[in-house]
Amino acid sequence: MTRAISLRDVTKIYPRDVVAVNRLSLDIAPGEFLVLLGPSGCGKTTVLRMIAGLEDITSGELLLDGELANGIPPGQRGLAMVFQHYALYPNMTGEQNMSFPLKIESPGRDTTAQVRETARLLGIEELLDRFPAQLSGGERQRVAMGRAIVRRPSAFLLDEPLSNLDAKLRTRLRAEIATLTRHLGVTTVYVTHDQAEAMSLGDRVAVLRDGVIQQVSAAREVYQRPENVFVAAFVGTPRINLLRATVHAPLDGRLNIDFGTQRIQLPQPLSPDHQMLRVQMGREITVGLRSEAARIAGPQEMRPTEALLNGVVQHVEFQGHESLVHVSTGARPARVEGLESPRPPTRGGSRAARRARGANPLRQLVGRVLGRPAADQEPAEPPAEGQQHPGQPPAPTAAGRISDGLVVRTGADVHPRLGERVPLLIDLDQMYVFDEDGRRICPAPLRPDRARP
Ligand SMILES: Nc1ncnc2c1ncn2[C@@H]1O[C@H](COP(=O)(O)OP(=O)(O)OP(=O)(O)O)[C@@H](O)[C@H]1O
Repeated sequence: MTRAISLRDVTKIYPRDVVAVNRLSLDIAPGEFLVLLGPSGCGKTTVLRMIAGLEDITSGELLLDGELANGIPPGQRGLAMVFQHYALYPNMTGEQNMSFPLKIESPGRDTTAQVRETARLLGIEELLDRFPAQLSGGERQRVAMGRAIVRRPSAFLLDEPLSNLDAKLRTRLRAEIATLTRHLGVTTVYVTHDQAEAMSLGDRVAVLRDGVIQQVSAAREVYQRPENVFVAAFVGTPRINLLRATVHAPLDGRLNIDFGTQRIQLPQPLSPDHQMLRVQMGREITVGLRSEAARIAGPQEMRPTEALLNGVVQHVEFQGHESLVHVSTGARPARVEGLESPRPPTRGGSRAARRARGANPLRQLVGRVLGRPAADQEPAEPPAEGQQHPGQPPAPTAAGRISDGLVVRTGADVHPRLGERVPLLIDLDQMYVFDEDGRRICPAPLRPDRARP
């Protein structure tokens, strides 16, 4: 059995007026794999706990298969939740841990066959006799999954189940989870703050910010058609380049986008999307360029849909199969609020905030080298990624990159020198423009016929 889960206008307010979830509406179809994605503290776990019945809903409705479920006790919802921490009973073997929920349901029942069948499905038969202390992290999480699915729940609620595992194991286990839940055909809600994980897992991804849904779409759509600047910035590695600019539309000249020190002219006749920019004339906009939207090449190679900028090579990240070249263009980077939680910490704050507060020797070292305060001494409002304090060297980005300009993806065979001035060809078909409120205006919204391949 699998079920539909709907949230209608759901709000959760914790004590001290912490609004964790704000008028959230979401319909999850039976058998769907939906990922809840967002920065730390945006309310993902709260949504999951409200679905599970572990947290009261302040206002709004939760429907399970169309039936109002706000008041149904957790044990009667037929849902299984798997947490980041494995939460296995240390004094029970794998088999005993897995059979525990069945024994609670019907004491005295012989659970051997059901547990063995579930273990076979997960490939963990040989772990059944071991105690949690005799299992690796990945094995423990498999047993925890086994315990969740042994009852054949009608939906899985997974709260960052892989975040305690190393990168390699995470990749393998997430493929296993995707295969397993599809095989079982069970509705799955999967919480993560890892956008790469979200992109690779879900049928659909719901992006959350400060308790408010920003976009719910297929992963590809979230990447290619971000509805606002927050989604554009949160999804994608390396992070999208966001530059502040203004639109100029002289009566006797061509529409152009002014980055302060450089301009790009838009090709004539204007495309329907670029025509939309006329209404922004004189206003500040944010231009979004993913690293694949620009290439290092001279004007002689320019295609009709490209425009020319130039800049100075600041830094090159060699990645084996490609390089990421950081090019300073003189444009001002745009700041995006809330990429990491700006909320005042309560309950010890969010997990990432708690992690960040712990002394991190690497960040402290970076801080010392760059003459900036270490993470645990940072001011309350650190500059956003790509932003720089005046007169200071480029700030390290969340991924540890150093950049105040455009990050451009190149083939590994391109070897620009540090300090070299290079021409950049900007693919205008891959250029996003966001208005002052951060809404995407270009490519124009609601034009699915123009989706990129
Ligand atoms: N029991 C609680 N009492 C008060 N505030 C809470 C409680 N639980 C969560 N919060 C607050 O609600 C907000 C959302 O928390 P939640 O744990 O849902 O976020 P999250 O997106 O899952 O974060 P993380 O990825 O760090 O776990 C945060 O500001 C958090 O501090």
